Amino acid sequence: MRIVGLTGGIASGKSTVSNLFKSHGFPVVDADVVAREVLRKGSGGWKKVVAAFGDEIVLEDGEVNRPRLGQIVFSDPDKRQFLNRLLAPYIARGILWEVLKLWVKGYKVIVLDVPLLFEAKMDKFTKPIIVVWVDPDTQIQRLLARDKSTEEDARNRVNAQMPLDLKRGKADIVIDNTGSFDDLSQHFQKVFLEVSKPLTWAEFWRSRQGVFTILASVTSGVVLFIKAFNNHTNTL
Ligand SMILES: CC(C)(COP(=O)(O)OP(=O)(O)OC[C@H]1O[C@@H](n2cnc3c(N)ncnc32)[C@H](O)[C@@H]1O)[C@@H](O)C(=O)NCCC(=O)NCCS
Ligand SMILES: Nc1ncnc2c1ncn2[C@@H]1O[C@H](COP(=O)(O)OP(=O)(O)OP(=O)(O)O)[C@@H](O)[C@H]1O
Repeated sequence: MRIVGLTGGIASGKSTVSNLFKSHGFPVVDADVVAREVLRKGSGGWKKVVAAFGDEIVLEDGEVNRPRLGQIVFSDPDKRQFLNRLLAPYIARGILWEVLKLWVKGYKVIVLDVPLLFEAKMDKFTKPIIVVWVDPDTQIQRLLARDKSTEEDARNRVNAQMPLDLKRGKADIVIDNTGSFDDLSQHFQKVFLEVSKPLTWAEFWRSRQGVFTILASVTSGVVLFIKAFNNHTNTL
């Protein structure tokens, strides 16, 4: 199995590239979707965050007021790191669970779309690592156009992440998304061919996917054994 890491900066085009992967039949685990799930009313993440940030970030229906929490954490690095620490275990578990479900379904290539792949040190488990890059002006313009936020808000969000040029330096594959959608689509075709190739043994072990695969194999082996054993004893 190959776990491809897809990352970049906010509004650099990760979801757009994710959609291209999906339209080519590759499943994508989206960390933003997982992060939303772990903050749903009543979940473990929700309880921790509401206890820590108080009623100020809760809507009338009990859900978290995401724009309000965003304003708080993106303008205060300490509060953001605090929120990250609260949610990180839930997000990591959610991502692992989604990967396992796809692995059990027999998918050979899974794409992990994680904005904070390097920051959360999840890059160790993915190969290759694709960074979707744009120049800073284009990034801000696209962010403003998409979120209709203020320029201050947009800059706070960009500054909350590892600089995109630093991420670019850590990539196996860089997708420069400064051009048009057509340019992106053409570049993607080349990346897709590259990613579809099986991993070499050396890449497999170096990316620690070997450890993950053995763990997943042992776990599913034990589950199958227990099921078979139960069926056997039921028929006696
Ligand atoms: C603060 C929250 C409630 C704001 O929600 P909102 O709906 O406005 O934004 P959304 O979740 O769609 O995120 C948009 C983008 O912001 C960036 N971002 C989100 N969280 C963070 C963070 N903690 N640090 C830096 N950038 C972040 C990502 O690029 C993401 O794609 C939300 O972002 C959140 O719960 N963040 C903490 C969880 C997390 O780390 N998510 C990233 C998944 S790895
Ligand atoms: N090549 C392009 N040309 C013009 N607009 C683009 C291009 N690529 C992406 N966009 C637009 O830029 C915005 C940001 O793209 P996208 O949502 O894919 O970024 P993202 O990296 O997933 O963002 P986030 O980190 O917030 O999840 C979207 O409105 C998208 O339609």
